[in-house]
Amino acid sequence: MRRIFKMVVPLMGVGGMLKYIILGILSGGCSFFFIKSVTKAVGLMMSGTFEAQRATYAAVFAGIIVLFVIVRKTLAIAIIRLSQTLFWNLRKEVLALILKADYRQVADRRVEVHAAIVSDVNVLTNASMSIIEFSTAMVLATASLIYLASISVILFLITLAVALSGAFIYHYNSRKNNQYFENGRKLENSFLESLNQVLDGFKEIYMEPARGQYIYNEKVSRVSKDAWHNNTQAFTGFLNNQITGQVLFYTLVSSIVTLFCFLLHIPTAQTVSFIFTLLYLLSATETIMVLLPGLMRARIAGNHLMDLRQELTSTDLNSRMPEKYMSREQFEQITIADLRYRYKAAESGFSIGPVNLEFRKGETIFIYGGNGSGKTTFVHAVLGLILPDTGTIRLNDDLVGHSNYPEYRTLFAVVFSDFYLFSELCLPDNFNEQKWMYYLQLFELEGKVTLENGRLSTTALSMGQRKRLALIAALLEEKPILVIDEWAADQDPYFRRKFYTEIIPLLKGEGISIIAITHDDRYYHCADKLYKMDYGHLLEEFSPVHETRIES
Ligand SMILES: Nc1ncnc2c1ncn2[C@@H]1O[C@H](COP(=O)(O)OP(=O)(O)OP(=O)(O)O)[C@@H](O)[C@H]1O
Repeated sequence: MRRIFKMVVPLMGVGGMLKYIILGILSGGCSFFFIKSVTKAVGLMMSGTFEAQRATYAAVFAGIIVLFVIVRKTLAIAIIRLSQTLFWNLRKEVLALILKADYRQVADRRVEVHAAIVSDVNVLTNASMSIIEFSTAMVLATASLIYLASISVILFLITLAVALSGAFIYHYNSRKNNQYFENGRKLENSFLESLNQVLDGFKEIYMEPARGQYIYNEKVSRVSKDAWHNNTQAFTGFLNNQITGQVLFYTLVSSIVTLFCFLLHIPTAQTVSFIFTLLYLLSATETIMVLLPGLMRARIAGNHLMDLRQELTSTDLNSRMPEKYMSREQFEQITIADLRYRYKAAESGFSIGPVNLEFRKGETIFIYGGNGSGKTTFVHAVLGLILPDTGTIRLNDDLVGHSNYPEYRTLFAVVFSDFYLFSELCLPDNFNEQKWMYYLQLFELEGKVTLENGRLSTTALSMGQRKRLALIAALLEEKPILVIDEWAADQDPYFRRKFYTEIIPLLKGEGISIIAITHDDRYYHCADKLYKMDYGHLLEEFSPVHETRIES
């Protein structure tokens, strides 16, 4: 619970929190004074002295009701606002954390992030809505207990003993119930993983329904069965607790009525007041019991959110906004020395390095190599997406390290092989429309797409066209270095030729340095330097003079 408070308090501030606590106490206090007044009135009726105080009591009841309405309404509105603030702030916070997190931290946690936003935030928000009822019931229960002590100490001690045994049974059982909820929450991740598979691979499933059937039968059905079992067990456990509590209370009330008040010679008026208050205590306890499962789930959801927050911020690699951008003129060279990177043991264990490379301004280098030889991994390390285990990267004369990675990454405009085409372009301040028109013509996309206020009119194009558009978007960023990963793989032979033989020289003319991963051996001669990635080792093939091949 402490972790949830840590999450909620900053949203409300300590002052806000105090206000809610006071309002909660007032709300519980109103209920308690109402009970106390009714009990007293009944006592007076029994002693035949109520008539004289009827008007006073009417005024007291009216006062309590008015106060109750004001307090409850204020508290309800405050809680509705709080839960909405909690809901949106938590969602925003998860997104903000992702935007700041290290690349690998997020790449490895897609499902957890999804579960946090669609499940944990909702569970927490729903639980926060029940805070009023819970706190009111807690105040009422505590006040009723104190009042019971003032009516009869001995009956109070008996009640306390019963309440404590109930609390002990509850505590004993709830560990098991919470474990069931915890299992249910873990299964939520598996469910979302299947959901993502179905949505991402829907085309393939549509073509081969057996694939969908497999996911449904073997994964979704199994997960839903397990989750059903775990959640049902947990709720049943809480229900059993609730029934046990009720049975204890009913037994207590019956024992007081039929046994203790006679054995202990307690006056009838006191017994009546005691039982009245006890019944209110029972209703407060029931409310607490009903709300507890939701609060327990909220605790688990809160823990998951806190864990995710911790994981996303656990390294000092987390990002910040770059403070400055390097221009094409300022970029001189990148020098990579003895760079090594190994995917961690739990993954493939594949490693690259030691890699040495000097990449100078205006150069175009091509990297080729067999599938899985490490080209993309190496380029990711050059881009600063993954950080080398050992070795150095220097930009001009400066060592690239944790302190300047955000600035370093801004050197590159990238079209990944699994690129994502954003409909909003990231345009520099000096963006000029002519440039867009020029590239549109160069990449033969006129009439296909327009740009309005930095937004593309459409991204619904063919794969080859989308790749051309992604490259235009990258070029418009005006970065010193363009990095492309198998960009031409989806282009037709005509455009592939145009790309290597016309467009690349034009881009070089604009002062753009280029790193390209490519399998197009017909055009290797278009590079200034050609490298082969061979099982994690980068070998230079020719430099700088090379043969010229003509496409047959
Ligand atoms: N996210 C990852 N986690 C663990 N291992 C990975 C990961 N990505 C790649 N690998 C491993 O690294 C090796 C190199 O992958 P990489 O993507 O760099 O190859 P590539 O040369 O770009 O291949 P391709 O030409 O097929 O794109 C792979 O054989 C794989 O075993």
